[in-house]
Amino acid sequence: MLIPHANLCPFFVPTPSSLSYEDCKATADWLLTQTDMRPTVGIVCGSGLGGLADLLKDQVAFNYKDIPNFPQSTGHRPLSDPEGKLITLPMRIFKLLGVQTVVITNAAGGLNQDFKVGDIMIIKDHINLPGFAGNNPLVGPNDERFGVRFPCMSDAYDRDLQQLAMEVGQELGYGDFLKEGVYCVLGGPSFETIAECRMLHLLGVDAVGMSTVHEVIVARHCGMRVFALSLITNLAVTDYDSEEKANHEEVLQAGKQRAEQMERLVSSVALPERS
Ligand SMILES: O=P(O)(O)O[C@H]1O[C@H](CO)[C@@H](O)[C@H]1O
Ligand code: HPA
Repeated sequence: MLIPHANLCPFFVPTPSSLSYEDCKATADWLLTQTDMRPTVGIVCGSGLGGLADLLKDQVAFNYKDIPNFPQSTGHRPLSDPEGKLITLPMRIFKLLGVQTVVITNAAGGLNQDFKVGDIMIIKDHINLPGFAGNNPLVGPNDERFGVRFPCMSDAYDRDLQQLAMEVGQELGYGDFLKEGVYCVLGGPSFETIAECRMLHLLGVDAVGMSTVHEVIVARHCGMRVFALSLITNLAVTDYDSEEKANHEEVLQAGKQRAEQMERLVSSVALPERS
């Protein structure tokens, strides 16, 4: 199953009713009545990377508005918007549909000085910076039917899939632009200041974005394997003499230029029978 992703909306407190097992089960059961397909891989498409959907044969598509309880994808929401609490709901629905592996792609700003625009970074770990201030999608009552109260995150990104992606990437001739690194999520929607970029660089962050991490936490909480890629769409500005200014058009443009290779890598790792 493949969906576009929503962005992180900080400072929400999930309530039992908004993310309840029963709500998720009702949605998953509804989807299962609409198709005979039984997905084992869930793919979340980042900004400018929706073309992944075209790779799928025998598609069955649903409008979000037709799926019971499903959050609408409207991009960034303001910090105070209570609807933001629903961004991770699709992970739990994936789980209840039988999905075992979640693949997440995103666009991100490069902080690693060796990165170039167009590099694809295999995410090996993340920093949930908003989490330091209590913004974690698992805040609130825990339903053990999804997972434990205190899930481990030291193995958040599946190492076998990372290794496979490196090998497949080499075979596909991606050696020059396939990297690995640490992704840091910020709340957005504003891009970072120069001082913030410098701080993130000092912290060992390789790429910065505004998504993915909450989905990863919820996916791992309920026991799915996670593989994630960042497309480096711009280089984060760390120099006060630089004239560069991050903007979303540039992000989408870079996405288009590398989308095909990104899609091929995802399909070779997650859907090998289709590539
Ligand atoms: O949506 P993803 O792919 O993460 O893309 C990134 O690009 C957008 C900013 O241009 C933000 O949404 C940021 O998170
Ligand atoms: N910062 C945050 N999010 C992003 C960036 C960035 O530079 N590029 C793409 N998404």
